[in-house]
Amino acid sequence: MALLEVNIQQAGYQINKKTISDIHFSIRQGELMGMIGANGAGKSTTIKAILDELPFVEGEISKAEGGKLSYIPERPLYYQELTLWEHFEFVAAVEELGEDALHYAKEILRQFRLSAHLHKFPGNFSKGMQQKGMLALALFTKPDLLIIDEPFMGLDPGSTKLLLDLLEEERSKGKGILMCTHILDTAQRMCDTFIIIEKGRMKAKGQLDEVLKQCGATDGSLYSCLEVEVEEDEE
Ligand SMILES: Nc1ncnc2c1ncn2[C@@H]1O[C@H](COP(=O)(O)OP(=O)(O)OP(=O)(O)O)[C@@H](O)[C@H]1O
Repeated sequence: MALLEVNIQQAGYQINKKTISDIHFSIRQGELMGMIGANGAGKSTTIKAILDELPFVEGEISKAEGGKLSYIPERPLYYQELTLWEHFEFVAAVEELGEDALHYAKEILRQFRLSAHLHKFPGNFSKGMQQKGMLALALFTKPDLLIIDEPFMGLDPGSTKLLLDLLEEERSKGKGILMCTHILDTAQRMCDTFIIIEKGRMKAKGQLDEVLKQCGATDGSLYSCLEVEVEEDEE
């Protein structure tokens, strides 16, 4: 059964003004889908439509009943007045997660090598540490479906490897993952399926060979699925 079913006819930031259109896909248990597209193609807008954060959506987006979704934004968002650990306590309270969850949180934070920073304010962390903190917070709620916008941004090689391993582990537990990324080599290696967005529309979707075929990419690389746009100089 699909964890997420997306059928967007059109959607955007103003009523009746479409930024994206004709985007249809679903994510099943244990599926890692890469969402690929140039800057401004409409990836984040698609995610906003899924998260019900757009004023205008025509179509239908449905989640599996009882399915828990966790979203990790491209830019980390923290409460200024809370330490990292207080963020975990806050989420645990809001989601009614209980004492066991806080043990699990400590384990994730240890894996991410953030244990020494529990009582510091994440707003002062380095970019990579902030990103890892967000990931740890998202995994902590044990979601069925993870939506991640540019997860590798700012991560050092060790943390990138850790994230790849963690995503693999989550996938093997049957989680569905939708990941937006510009790191195409990694996406190509690890994703089960892809959706290519171009100028607000879905250009291709499916497994790598299907997507490459739909894009007419003959060199076997996702890079050729993206149109290179040259911005004209203003006269
Ligand atoms: N809050 C907003 N209000 C109005 N238009 C927006 C808003 N955010 C994005 N857009 C527009 O929507 C279009 C798609 O942008 P979107 O952020 O979805 O692209 P993206 O594929 O996520 O790009 P990137 O790879 O740069 O993150 C762009 O033309 C952008 O200017």
